[in-house]
Amino acid sequence: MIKTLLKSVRQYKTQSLLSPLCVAIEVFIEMFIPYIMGWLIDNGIMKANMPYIVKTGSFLLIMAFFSLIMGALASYFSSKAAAGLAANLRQDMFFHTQDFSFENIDKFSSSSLVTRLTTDINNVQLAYQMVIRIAVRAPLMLVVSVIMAFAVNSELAVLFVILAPFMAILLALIIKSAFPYFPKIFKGYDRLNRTVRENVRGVREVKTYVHEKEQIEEFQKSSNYIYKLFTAAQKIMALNAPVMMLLLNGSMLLLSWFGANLIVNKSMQTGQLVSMFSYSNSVLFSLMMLSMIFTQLTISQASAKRIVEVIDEVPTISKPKQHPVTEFTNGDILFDHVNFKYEKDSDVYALKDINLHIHSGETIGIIGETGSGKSTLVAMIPRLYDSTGGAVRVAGHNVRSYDLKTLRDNVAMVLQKNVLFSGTIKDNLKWGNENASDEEVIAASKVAHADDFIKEFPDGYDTMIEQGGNNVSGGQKQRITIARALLKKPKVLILDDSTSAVDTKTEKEIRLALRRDLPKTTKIIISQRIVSIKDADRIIVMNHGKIEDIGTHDELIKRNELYSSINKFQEEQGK
Ligand SMILES: Nc1ncnc2c1ncn2[C@@H]1O[C@H](COP(=O)(O)OP(=O)(O)OP(=O)(O)O)[C@@H](O)[C@H]1O
Repeated sequence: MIKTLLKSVRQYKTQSLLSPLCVAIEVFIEMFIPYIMGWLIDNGIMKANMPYIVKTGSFLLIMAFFSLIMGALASYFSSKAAAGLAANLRQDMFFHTQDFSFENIDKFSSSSLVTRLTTDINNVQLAYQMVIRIAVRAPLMLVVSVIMAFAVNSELAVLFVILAPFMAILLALIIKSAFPYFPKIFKGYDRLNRTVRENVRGVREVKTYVHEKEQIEEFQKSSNYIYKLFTAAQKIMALNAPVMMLLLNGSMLLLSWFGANLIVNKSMQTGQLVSMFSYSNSVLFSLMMLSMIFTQLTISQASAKRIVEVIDEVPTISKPKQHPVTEFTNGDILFDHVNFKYEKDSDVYALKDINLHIHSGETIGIIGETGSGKSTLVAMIPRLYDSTGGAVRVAGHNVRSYDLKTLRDNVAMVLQKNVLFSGTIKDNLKWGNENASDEEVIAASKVAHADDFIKEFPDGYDTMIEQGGNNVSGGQKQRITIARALLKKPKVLILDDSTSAVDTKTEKEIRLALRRDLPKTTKIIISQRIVSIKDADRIIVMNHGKIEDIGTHDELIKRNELYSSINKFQEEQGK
């Protein structure tokens, strides 16, 4: 895990090394100060030796100044290195998720990915800053102050050595009992994120269904869950400070008692006892710092694990390692005994033994009940998912042998749930082809019957799209996404229920325009409405993951019970 995280340090290696170096110098100087202070008291103040006081005092001032500079430098280097590591991690994670297949994304869920990219990375940033500064400072300070204490008076210094292991054991016990809470807390964050995201995205549904109360309850549930777990963990963690203070104040008391005896017996001088108090404080501080580090590291360990899970996730779909096919000659598609299941370990197949040949330039309609596998079938073509059995071939090549960009540039898919991004309408359309000229953008919009309504907006093609496309209607959004797909000039165009919000007249015009303007493009249209597909060259009837029938509208009406019953029902409903 640590190895994976450290790979992201990259250009911040120098700062990551300079920070502990400055800390080490700072600690050594700092730890010499009480020792020299002892000399100042015993040889200067006690003997009223003014020149000695001035000389040693000036030396102490210079030391304190250097220690201060080293401390400031360490702080600067550590924060720069930690912020840099966080930026690199964020970038590595984000770039890696861009290679994720739908299967990878299904595994993590988008809200969990957001928590990992934000909260988890912040935790690791904090932990790294601690590791390269305080985690060096604390143990070094502990060791050096114990050594210096032995140099001052070994009899008294033994006290430090006896008490330290007790504290270490107590600390370990406290942290061990708090640790199990943290992975649960982060799962809670995922849930909270999901609730907030769904609420914001689905604000219209929430209002329409008057679901505000339920949403508030769901939010409170998630929020309280985190609160309870945090409180439980903090209750345990809070024991750290009092337990340590008790032990260390006890040791101060013992130090005073034994120190006073040694002074009375003339085995130690007053200045030396003052130094010992100082070292005892340093031991106290370093142990407190250690407990703080352990707390933060405990929290961050859970976060680091979640980050590494994403970075180490192997994309299930990647381009072929050797000689990928970079030419896409035509839209001929062959499904050869294709099987597919979403869960590798389950027995439930979303597609069962699909055999199908679609000729280049053909228009294919797909109909079937909800969940019959229509979307899954077409998702195999641009490799949104890879089949779990059999093969899908396009233009004679297995889809797995294509360079992914070539494949997806030539297979345009307008999804059921389409999203527009922040920016102008033109920016969104140019997702299809960033080099498209204004004329090409307008031509594609005309085919998708989007040009008319776009021109009616005061800013036309420069109209800003608000979050996800909330300021355009459902049907307008669908037409923009169709135009976006057309700009790719694809050899295969898949419309997955993507005209459901468009009125039937406009939809028919779009279909006619597609036929007229893209004669060579293979067009696959999934729809719940028979009117949307009845003039297709062939229609596929899907049923429970299987192709039940293929034929023209007239053929299917005559021979397919499911098709004719859907047709009859829709005619009665006037759809
Ligand atoms: N990401 C997924 N993870 C797990 N199962 C899924 C996933 N997507 C779809 N399924 C399941 O696979 C089956 C086929 O789904 P698919 O979306 O292909 O059906 P569909 O015919 O397109 O339905 P609809 O008309 O409602 O869009 C369904 O049982 C569905 O529950």
